[in-house]
Amino acid sequence: MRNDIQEVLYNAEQIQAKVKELGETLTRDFEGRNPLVICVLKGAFIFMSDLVKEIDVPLEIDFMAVSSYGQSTKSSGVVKIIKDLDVSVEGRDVLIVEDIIDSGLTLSYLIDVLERRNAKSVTIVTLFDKPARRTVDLEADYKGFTLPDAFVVGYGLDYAEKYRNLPYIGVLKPEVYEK
Ligand SMILES: O=P(O)(O)OC[C@H]1O[C@H](OP(=O)(O)OP(=O)(O)O)[C@H](O)[C@@H]1O
Ligand code: HPA
Ligand SMILES: [Mg+2]
Repeated sequence: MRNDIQEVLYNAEQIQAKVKELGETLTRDFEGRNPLVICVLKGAFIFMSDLVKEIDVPLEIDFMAVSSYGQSTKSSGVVKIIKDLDVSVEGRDVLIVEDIIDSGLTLSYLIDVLERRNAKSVTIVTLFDKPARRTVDLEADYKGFTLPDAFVVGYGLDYAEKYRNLPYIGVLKPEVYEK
């Protein structure tokens, strides 16, 4: 799999250090609020499991699966809910955990859904941000790393469902998806 990676952007150690830092900040900011922490599947599953271990306040977790990329490196523009939450967000302080914000379509859709369901507050934490590709005006409240305009994989992020298990984040060689 390493042969398909053009360049490693952040290694496992750098990612762990950043996750710890984000956890410390969130611990401070969510003290006494019992947030509902929502993992946006599938991409955010590794970040979610590492992050919640670093947030030292009582919290609850739930999962939502949404998809818009499918087998492509470009968003289809249509965000589909594959699995909805198990619990109500009404009156809750919600923390959305995302792996990456790229076009911003996934999150703008999710924020809209959660606000319509009367969440008390919606806060976003993303590990990776690719601002160059934004098509909607959206900023995370907390972010880890800013990435260049390239298709990346690893640490939960896939191309056609592969590479999620890489412990680092790297740029996928274009010849892998241009074949
Ligand atoms: O800002 P955007 O352009 O919307 O891109 C970001 C979203 O795209 C990816 O999900 P994907 O649809 O690939 O589903 P997956 O998490 O199951 O891979 C990623 O995990 C984010 O959720
Ligand atoms: O660069 C990316 N890689 C993997 N999945 C993604 N979803 C949005 N952008 C990306
Ligand atoms: Mg994907």
